[in-house]
Order: sequence, then structure tokens, then C-alpha cells
Amino acid sequence: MATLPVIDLAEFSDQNQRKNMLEASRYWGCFRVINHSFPVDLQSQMKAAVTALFDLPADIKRRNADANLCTSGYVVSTPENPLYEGFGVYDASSLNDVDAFCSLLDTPIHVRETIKTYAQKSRELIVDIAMKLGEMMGLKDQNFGAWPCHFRFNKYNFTQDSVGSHGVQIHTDSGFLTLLKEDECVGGLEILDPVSGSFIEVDPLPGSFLVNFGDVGKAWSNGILCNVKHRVICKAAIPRFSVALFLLAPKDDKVESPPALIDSDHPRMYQTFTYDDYRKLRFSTELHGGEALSLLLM
Ligand SMILES: O=C(O)CCC(=O)C(=O)O
Ligand SMILES: [Fe+2]
Repeated sequence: MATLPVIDLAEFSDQNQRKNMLEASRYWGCFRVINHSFPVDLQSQMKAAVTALFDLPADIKRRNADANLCTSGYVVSTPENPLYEGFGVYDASSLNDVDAFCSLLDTPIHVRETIKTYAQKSRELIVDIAMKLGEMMGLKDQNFGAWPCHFRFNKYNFTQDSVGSHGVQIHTDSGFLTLLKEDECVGGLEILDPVSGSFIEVDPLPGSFLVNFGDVGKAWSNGILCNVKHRVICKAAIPRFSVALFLLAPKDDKVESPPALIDSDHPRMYQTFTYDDYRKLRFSTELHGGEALSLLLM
């Protein structure tokens, strides 16, 4: 069975690591990173912080209201994803926004500090990975640091009866790039092999992060990067937690391939669109697996 490439960021000057990252981004739309700069302790502290948030009474959790389609605040099980529960924070690149989220939920000071530090460090890591990719694609001056981020904490209320059911349905992420911290104790994430058309299980690797591209990644790169389809399946009767940071789209919200990625052999594939409009399109068409992009082809 095919396995997901693992990229060693400490060895990134090595040509093989660079080549593997670009190839994985094109083929899978996904790879794992190890030996990154993210503090290991912070990963376990964050799991404890997120667990504490989900343990709050329902009326407090609902204070994380859904401000708009982009942020999707607190979500409790839906008919499509009955085992799922999640919090959303927008814009995670603003410490004020993260602070406001914590204030709404009356989080204790140590939980607040963990969430803020995690937001900051994971944003640094996702921007660093985006810059590395940009450089490999010949776009050294692209400033991903200004792009807004959405932060999401996921809980899957898995029970014995739910083994084999979906924790979250097949989807692509709508933004550019996602940094995912899976539950290190409970597997269940599966990604689509675009050539064989079958899903492969992605087992957690302690200390690592999963990185994947979404629909903006595919459109912005003029079809070079793959927007990976993925899902979560319940494998065991243990609650599963994950934390995702989504680097969404350019600061002005306009998604358009840079001229350097367009030539006569690779004509522009997609109309220019705004991320906000694209989210609305995905929502109204209920096309959550990247299919909505085909409505924007030139
Ligand atoms: O929980 C996971 O492992 C995946 C979460 C996910 O796909 C998402 O938040 O978009
Ligand atoms: Fe996802």
C-alpha cells in the first residue's frame, strides 16, 4: 500500500527532502512533517486545553457563535456528521481574536496561554512551510505571513456503536494549506489516493504534523497542487481530538494564480474569485469535496 511521505524539516537543505515535498504536494496534496521547530510539550498541553474546552457546559460552548460561514463557530453534531463537535476561531493570526475567543469561554489563564502560544507557533510553522513551497515553485517573494488563518478544534464522540461510521464525511479543506495535529492516541484519518481512487489510513506519528492542501491551494497554484480528499472514520470507542490551523487565502481575499505559474503550456485554469464567495458557493451547492472549483474553470 502507498504510504504518505514524511518530510524532515531539519534536513530541508537536502535536495531529496525538497523534491519529496513538492512531489507529495502535487500527487497526494498532503505530507507529514517531522523535526519542525514546534515545541513538543505544547502539543500535549494543547490536547489537555482542548479537552477542557469540550468538557465545558453546553451553554458556555455555544457562546462561540457562528459569526459567518468562514469561521463556523461552535458546531454540535449535524445529520451529516453526528459524532462531530467543533470550535472555530477566526482570525487565528490575531492574538486579540484568540484572546476574545478565550474570554467568551471564561477559560482559565493557563488554558488561554496554551491556546495563544499554540496559535502563534502553529502559524509560524504553516507560514514557513508555505514559504518553502512557494520558493520551490519559483515564487520566492510571496508573503504568506499576511494571509488570514482559521483555527479549529475537533472532537469526535466515538463509542462502541459508532465503530466503522464517519467521524467527518469526505471533504476537501476550502483554504490554501492546513496544519493538522491529529490525536496521537486515536487514528481514523484517511486520505484519497487520487490515482487508485481508494482511501488510505494515515496512522498518527507522535510529535509530527500533517500538512494538506485545500481548494484555494489547487486554484491559486493553477492546478499544480492537489486538494486532497479526506475523511475520519471511527476505529475505536475512544473520543478523538484534533487541532487544525487553516491558512486560508491572500489578505485581500482574491484568489488568482500568480503570473509566474501561467504560460502557453499552462494557461490560466480558474477565474479570479474571492475566498468568501467560494465558501458561499461550496455551502449553497453542498459540494464539499472540491467539486465546486469546476464551476470556476475558465
Ligand atoms: O480530525 C482530523 O484528523 C481531520 C480534521 C479535518 O479534516 C478538518 O478539520 O478539516
Ligand atoms: Fe479537513
